[in-house]
Amino acid sequence: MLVEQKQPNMGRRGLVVGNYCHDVLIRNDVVLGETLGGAASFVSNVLDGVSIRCDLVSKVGSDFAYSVAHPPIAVPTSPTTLFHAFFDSGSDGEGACDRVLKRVRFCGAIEPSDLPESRFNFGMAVGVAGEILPETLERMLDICEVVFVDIQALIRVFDSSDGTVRLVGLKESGFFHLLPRVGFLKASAEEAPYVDVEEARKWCCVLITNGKEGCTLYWKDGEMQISPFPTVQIDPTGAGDSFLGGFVAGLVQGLAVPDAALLGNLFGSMTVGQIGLPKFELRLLQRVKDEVQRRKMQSMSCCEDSNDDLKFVKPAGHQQFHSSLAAAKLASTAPLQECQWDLRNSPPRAVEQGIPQYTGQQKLLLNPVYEEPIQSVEGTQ
Ligand SMILES: Nc1ncnc2c1ncn2[C@@H]1O[C@H](COP(=O)(O)OP(=O)(O)OP(=O)(O)O)[C@@H](O)[C@H]1O
Ligand SMILES: O[C@H]1[C@H](O)[C@@H](O)[C@H](O)[C@@H](O)[C@H]1O
Repeated sequence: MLVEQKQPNMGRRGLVVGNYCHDVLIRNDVVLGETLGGAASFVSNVLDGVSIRCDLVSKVGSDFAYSVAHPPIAVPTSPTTLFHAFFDSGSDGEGACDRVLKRVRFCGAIEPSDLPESRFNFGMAVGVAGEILPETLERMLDICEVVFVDIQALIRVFDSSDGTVRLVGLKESGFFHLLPRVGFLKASAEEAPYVDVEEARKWCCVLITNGKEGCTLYWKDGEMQISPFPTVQIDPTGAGDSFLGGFVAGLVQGLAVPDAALLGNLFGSMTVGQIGLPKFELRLLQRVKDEVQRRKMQSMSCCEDSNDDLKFVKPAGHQQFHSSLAAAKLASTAPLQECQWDLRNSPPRAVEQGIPQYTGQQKLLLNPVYEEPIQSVEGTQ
């Protein structure tokens, strides 16, 4: 049976599920930095930024190195999940390549009993290291009206000797039977072949993100390309997570799906312009909130006759909304985050792992992608 594919009328109470982790960024065998990671941290960073309240369920070990707005469950007997992300250059002839991820430590699964008893307007299943179990997702589907799933939570498997991340098809993942109850499924272009988009779109809305190209929405009887926001890419980590945070924030605030996807693209683009977890300037966030409110009022006044069906036509004024968000981003006074990192004070966890640590001053450009209009990285220092 096909689910009704409706524009969700979402309330504001959300549940985000996925472990925080430690990320070690490595280029050409040298550690460039260590940051707070995990999709839950990127997602909640966006939701907090636009003042959408959420409960967050995440597990870490007693070695967890960061202070966070949403305290995790501390597991005294486990280490915090740790990823090494390898950005070795040159694989595509232009200096850019996909990163190779290794799960070096794993904190453990989030069980259904770790979730709150209460009910939520929306849920986000955003695991990174296999911590979300089928029964955990099932429980989320029971207690949340709409559930957004990042496919990386479902299809990652980890090499038993060195933790290298591999992907398996959604059908083999143990989660496929839950698809008809999922509201939105997000995958990157790299993950898309493991989803079977043609099958998945019969059951839920599928969002495929494609880096600097923006994203595409697939619904049972339509698809739509959503424009990106040109950016100088410094570090691709967390772009997809921030995209999902922005998309959900748009829907929660009453935007139509294509407009919410623009907000996703905006937050994705702002994330790749910074290293690790992005800092959003307060003035920029306020302007984005104002633009969203304006857009919502405009859509309400021009679409009074619309029913709730998700329409695969861009709502009137969509392009103008893109321009307004782009202008808000450009007007931000925040400089591109410092690309020259003095990492001499970085924590020693990577050294423990036997990887030489970066000690000099050198530009940090992880998997860089240059786009026009180019703001010279030199010029930002
Ligand atoms: N270089 C870029 N320029 C502009 N926007 C970008 C760029 N890279 C990513 N984005 C935005 O962020 C979104 C998500 O990016 P991407 O498709 O790379 O996700 P991802 O591979 O899931 O990322 P990650 O796994 O690192 O979180 C894109 O759909 C786009 O809107
Ligand atoms: O912090 C990052 C980020 O959340 C990425 O989206 C995820 O793919 C990585 O595994 C994680 O280490």
